[in-house]
Amino acid sequence: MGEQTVSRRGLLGAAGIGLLFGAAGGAGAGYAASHAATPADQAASTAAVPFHGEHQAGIATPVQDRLHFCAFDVITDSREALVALLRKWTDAAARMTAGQDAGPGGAVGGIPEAPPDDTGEALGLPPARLTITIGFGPTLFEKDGKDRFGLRSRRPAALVDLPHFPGDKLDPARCGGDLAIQACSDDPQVAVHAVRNLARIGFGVVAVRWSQLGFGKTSSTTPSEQTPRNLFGFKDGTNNIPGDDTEALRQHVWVAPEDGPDWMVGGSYLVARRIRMHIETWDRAPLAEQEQIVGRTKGEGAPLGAAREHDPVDLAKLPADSHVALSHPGANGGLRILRRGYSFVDGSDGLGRLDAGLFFIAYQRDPRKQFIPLQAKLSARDRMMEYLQHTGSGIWACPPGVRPGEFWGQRLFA
Ligand SMILES: C=CC1=C(C)c2cc3[nH]c(cc4nc(cc5[nH]c(cc1n2)c(C)c5CCC(=O)O)C(CCC(=O)O)=C4C)c(C)c3C=C
Ligand SMILES: [Fe+2]
Repeated sequence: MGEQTVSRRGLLGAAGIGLLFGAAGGAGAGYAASHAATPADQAASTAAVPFHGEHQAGIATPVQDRLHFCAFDVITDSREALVALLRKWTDAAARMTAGQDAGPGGAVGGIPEAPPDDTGEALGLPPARLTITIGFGPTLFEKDGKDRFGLRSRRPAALVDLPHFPGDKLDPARCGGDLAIQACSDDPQVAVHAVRNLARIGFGVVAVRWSQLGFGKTSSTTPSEQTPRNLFGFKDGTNNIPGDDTEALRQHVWVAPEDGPDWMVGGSYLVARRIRMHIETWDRAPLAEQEQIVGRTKGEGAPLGAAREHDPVDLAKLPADSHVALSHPGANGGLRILRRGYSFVDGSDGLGRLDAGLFFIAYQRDPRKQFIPLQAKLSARDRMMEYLQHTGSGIWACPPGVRPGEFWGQRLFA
């Protein structure tokens, strides 16, 4: 029955394309007209991204449209139970990213007396480029001075606790987590289904600590595509690390053998920051001032003093306190990070303001040399900070990719 369910999702993939894009006939027609996707685009956005490989998918993978990010606490003291869960999660993730149900019994094919092996809301939906990426937080290695799972000595030196940055207004309920799951897909329902099923499988071993939905990717790792815009209305991701630039990825994103520890080689460090953007205040700032704050033009996304988006940045032509002047590699000894953030709007705050912003995600080889010094500089000097408030935060070590038969983080537990 599992196989039948698999083929049902596979067969419905083609129909799913019609469903996804056919919906444009209603309220979305204006969108469809202005963003007319080619048949190749449509096929690409329903396709499966390989789960197995040297690196975890979801880092250098071209950024999908939607995010469901979830931080978990491990609620057992048993190392065996944790390892058993990682095995189950790896199997389920491999299945779901291929467009299959989370478990072999399927959503409707199992015995009627037992809860189904899948929650069912992705039945009929294609894989939609789902990627599921896992990270291990500092508290998995040691919490309150306790070596909970015999992992203390295996904690990477680079997995530091993030320091306090000026202007941080972090909500503890949106910070940290022993484990993080980043699910990205071109279909929000597919991303939510993935996290929901991992949480269901983890019942009794993990509990959801906090989660974040994201839309409208705010960073592109595919320079050939149109650069997306953030909620300030500016192109975001122009000068990001392209997902196919293997040399830049090697230099700035993947942990190298000389970095160690062994179990992290080929992995990367994930820093997430929930950054509230005071968009109502921003919307009252004059266009010229907005451009001075960012350091790029709003329409074209060109560096100030240049004409086209991808023209080189001339730091001398940018205000010294602009975001780009402060974050450009040329002003930071060549420092680069891979940005993979999403916009969010989590309702309103009761004061007539939207609780909106950027769920900033960055991958890097060593946060001590990349995110931390950069954010220390931005939080102290970036004029954009006047419009921002960091409300959530976390850091996780994302192990390398898995080979068939292995489980996520297997080398950590070896
Ligand atoms: C610590 C790192 C960064 C944080 C936090 C951050 C927040 C943040 N950024 C924008 C909007 C833009 N950022 C842009 C470029 C850019 N940002 C960072 C780093 C952080 N941003 C870097 C390294 C860069 C690249 C700079 C360069 O090489 O020129 C841009 C310009 C377009 C682009 O290149 O992507 C925008 C716009 C917001 C709104 C924000 C917090 C909410
Ligand atoms: Fe930025």
